[in-house]
Amino acid sequence: MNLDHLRNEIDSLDSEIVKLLNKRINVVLEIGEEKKKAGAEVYVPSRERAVFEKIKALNQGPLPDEAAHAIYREIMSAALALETEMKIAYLGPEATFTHQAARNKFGVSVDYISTSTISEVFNCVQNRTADYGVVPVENSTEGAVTHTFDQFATTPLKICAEIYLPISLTLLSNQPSNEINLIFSKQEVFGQCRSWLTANMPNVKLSPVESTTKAVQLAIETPGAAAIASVMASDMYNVDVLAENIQDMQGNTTRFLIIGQEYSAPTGADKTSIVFGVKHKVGALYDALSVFKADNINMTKIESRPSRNKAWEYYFFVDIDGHADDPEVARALDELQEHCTLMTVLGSYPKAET
Ligand SMILES: O=C(O)C(=O)C[C@]1(C(=O)O)C=C[C@@H](O)C=C1
Repeated sequence: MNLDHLRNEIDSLDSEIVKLLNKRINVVLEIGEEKKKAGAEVYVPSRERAVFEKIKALNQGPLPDEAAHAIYREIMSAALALETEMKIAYLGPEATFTHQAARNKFGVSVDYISTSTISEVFNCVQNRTADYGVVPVENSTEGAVTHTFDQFATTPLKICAEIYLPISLTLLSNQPSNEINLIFSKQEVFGQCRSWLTANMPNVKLSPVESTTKAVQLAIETPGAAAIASVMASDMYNVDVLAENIQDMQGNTTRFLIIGQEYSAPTGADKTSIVFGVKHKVGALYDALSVFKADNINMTKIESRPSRNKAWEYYFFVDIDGHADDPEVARALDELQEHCTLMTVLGSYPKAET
């Protein structure tokens, strides 16, 4: 029978694939040994970027590029877990959007540590309970995650990668829509679907809680309650979806940062994040930022936060295109230093696709 013949062909291809995967893993283990000797980092975002790009270039289809990417994400996740007992701390609990971002970045083979606050993620990485941490930094609808910026003002840790995750919000409950009089979610999430809530749930009480997962747990145990969370939470907690894609802006996206002990190596398409303070005098910020124009460096973001040292003193968080080791960026950062009361490079890392 033709079907049997085709399945035999698949069986023999699978046996080749598994052999090749293990051959690859054996090379990875050798790389792991070399890195151990050199005291080098196991997770190498710049190399992962190169692997993903090479696979995309090699892939002639019909396998879709997204599928090839997902398969290689898991191949490299297994590699990371075999090279070391890799632990990733994230702002939890399980099924939060940060958990999803962490899984997209590191795959399913590594170990995850769920924390209840952003500062705990930083602490885990600083005291080396975790190798890397994942924190949200900015949402395209609601703006900055200020707790994360405030941690960066004082941490010795470095940003070593970034990830953009499309945020699709879902109304979840095991009770029918017309019986819902209370919705739990994160304050920022309510902000991301304000118009939908006004139009569809005008008289419902909104109750902010610390995470979307906590919101789902409360919705399950509270009569007349629903939660706004991710679809992943609906699967994980077995709650029905009452409405999907309720965010006001399609294209609602959150940017997450991966924090570790080291910068990433240059890839040719990088971003550098810095924090600085300037003297309280006329034109100080203008003078500081003009170094980027002078060196033809594109600035992709600026955020200001109270310094928390002195009232009405601010720190500026700036992202620029390029790597701190690129000569023009290095020159601009040297020049910037001269205008600042404080200046720290928070990290240089491969620029992610938005
Ligand atoms: O090239 C390395 O440094 C590896 O450890 C191998 C590998 C891979 O599987 O290709 C695994 C993990 C790293 O983050 C990057 C690449």
